Amino acid sequence: MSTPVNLDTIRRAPKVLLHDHLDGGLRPQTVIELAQRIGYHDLPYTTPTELGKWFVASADSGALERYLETFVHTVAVMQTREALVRVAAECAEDLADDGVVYAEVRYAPELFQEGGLSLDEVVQAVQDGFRDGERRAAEAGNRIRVGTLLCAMRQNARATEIARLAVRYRDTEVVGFDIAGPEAGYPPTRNLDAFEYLRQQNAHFTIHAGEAFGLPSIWEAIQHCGAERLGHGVRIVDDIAAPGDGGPELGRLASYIRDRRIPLEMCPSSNVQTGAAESIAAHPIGRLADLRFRVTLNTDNRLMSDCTMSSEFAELHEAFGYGWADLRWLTVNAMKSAFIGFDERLDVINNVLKPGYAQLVP
Ligand SMILES: O=c1[nH]cnc2c1ncn2[C@@H]1O[C@H](CO)[C@@H](O)[C@H]1O
Ligand SMILES: [Zn+2]
Repeated sequence: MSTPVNLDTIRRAPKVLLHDHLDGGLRPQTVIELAQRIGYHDLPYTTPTELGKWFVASADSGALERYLETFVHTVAVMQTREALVRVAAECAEDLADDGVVYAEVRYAPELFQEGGLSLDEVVQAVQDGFRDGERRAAEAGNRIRVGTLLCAMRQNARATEIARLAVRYRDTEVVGFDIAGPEAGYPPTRNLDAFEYLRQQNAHFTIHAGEAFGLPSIWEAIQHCGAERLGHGVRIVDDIAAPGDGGPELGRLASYIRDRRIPLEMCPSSNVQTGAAESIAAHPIGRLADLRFRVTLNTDNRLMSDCTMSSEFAELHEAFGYGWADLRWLTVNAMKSAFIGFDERLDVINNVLKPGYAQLVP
């Protein structure tokens, strides 16, 4: 008898998460407590339930720019070492509690300097917090490893500085780099120096591309910048013909991405909120998975989407009838695409994922 697929059983399956924003995943209660501590009075609500609902409703805006406005409040309460340590520790605990065994969590250090912290102090605080959270999760019986990606914000001009920061901390679980923020008007090629530097350093990076903007952004990210993975990348469907259209199914860019096994960090709930997809059922993840792109499933912002890795998969189960073999495929895809070493990835696949799914997949 195979195990039924529901939120409870999905939570117990080992999962891997590659695209999750630290400042998009705070517990509502923590936002409130941190705001009280520093005398921040601009929160729209001060009870966790109402505040949580406010984040989701406001992020549900149909446009990336408006969605990003909700980060003003989370960023405002994360300006001290104490706050950063706490938020990172709770992030690791929450992910582990949801059955995530390996995660890459990202944030932009340049946003947390309003209280006078240096970039180095920001990174050290977050790394300390993740180590605390991993320890506390282990004590609760949940094993997790958290790697960090440092983001540069597309609208600022600090990408090379942040890339250097990422390389400086590469031996302390900072495993890569990303650019985030508004996509339209800020093509990834604005930051070519940073990507050139990272390639020279044999360092890893992904780029948010093809979320709010189309194919040119994806093409630049891959062919000019050299991104190893794509954050979202949903618009790659614009280079794929509808079934029955005649002609080649995949255009040259879509073929390249599939042939090279370039991982797509897909975040269905977030995309529905920003208008990048109409609904989960209409989300390109279904088509891209059928075509065997290297699809991975992610949360993006757990606070703004009121989601978890498990709830995201439950949505796919509802919309596409996905079962354990599909969850295993998405999970192994993600682990293959992680920015840690090959032997470490293999170790998780062979010793954590395979035994975990052996019990679930009939
Ligand atoms: O889906 C997204 N697309 C682009 N940028 C994003 C998305 N979600 C969050 N951020 C941005 O990334 C920063 C660092 O974590 C956040 O502060 C937010 O501005
Ligand atoms: Zn994102």
